[in-house]
Amino acid sequence: MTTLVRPEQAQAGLGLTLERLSLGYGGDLVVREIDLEIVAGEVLVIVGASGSGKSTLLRSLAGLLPPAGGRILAGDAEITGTSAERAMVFQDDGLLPWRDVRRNIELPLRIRKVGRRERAAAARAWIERVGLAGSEDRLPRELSGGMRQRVQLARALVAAPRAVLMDEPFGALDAQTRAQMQQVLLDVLRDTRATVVFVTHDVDEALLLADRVAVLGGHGLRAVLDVRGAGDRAALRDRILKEL
Ligand SMILES: Nc1ncnc2c1ncn2[C@@H]1O[C@H](COP(=O)(O)OP(=O)(O)OP(=O)(O)O)[C@@H](O)[C@H]1O
Repeated sequence: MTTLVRPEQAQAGLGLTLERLSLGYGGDLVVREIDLEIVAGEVLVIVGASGSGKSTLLRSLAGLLPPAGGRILAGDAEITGTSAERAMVFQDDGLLPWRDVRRNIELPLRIRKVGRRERAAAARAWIERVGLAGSEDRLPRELSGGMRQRVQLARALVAAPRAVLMDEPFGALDAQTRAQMQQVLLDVLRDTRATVVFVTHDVDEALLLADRVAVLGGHGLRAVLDVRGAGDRAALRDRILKEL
């Protein structure tokens, strides 16, 4: 298997298909019979009130929560567990505290047994790409929240996943750092062809990042709205707020 690891060597995005998907915990359904086609290479942002099931849906896309009904396809294959093709980014960073920036970013490649030189070259490229040059030898506790999210982003993308699942990754950041990170993400996504599913509470963040916005609520999808094609952003924003 060839591992494509440089920022410019992105793999084609993964289409994700939700078919009559029901999700829940111990018999209580959070979402019921959702149908949704997430197009390869798009940025789909999921918004919804607290408790509407955004994280639950993302966990099922990651393969961490089996459906209570229906199924999810990744390409043509049903999702039955986690896969390196689908990388997850959380709000809490989950970095290994005893490993420096470079070694945290190299981790997915080490797991895949990519050779030392190739790992180092890929990590270097990503450290540069997310604006962490000069901080590669620092430990997570020596970084700001925004820097830790940069490390997470690089770590998620270094092994060229075909889908990236992001659960409120900037939710804990102050407004200025959050705006910076949104820009970093937009810049990085320009070079990748990965499909992105991004969960947020923030409608403005959704409108900035999304190709489409899916509004979750009432155990289902209230609306799926095209952002890129929409002429009137203010009207779209009002529509989303009304659906929430
Ligand atoms: N591990 C779990 N066990 C039982 N119930 C859970 C579990 N995780 C979530 N739930 C319940 O499922 C529902 C949806 O939770 P989920 O975290 O997916 O919502 P959310 O839209 O992501 O919320 P928030 O915006 O507050 O993060 C909630 O009622 C929650 O209490």
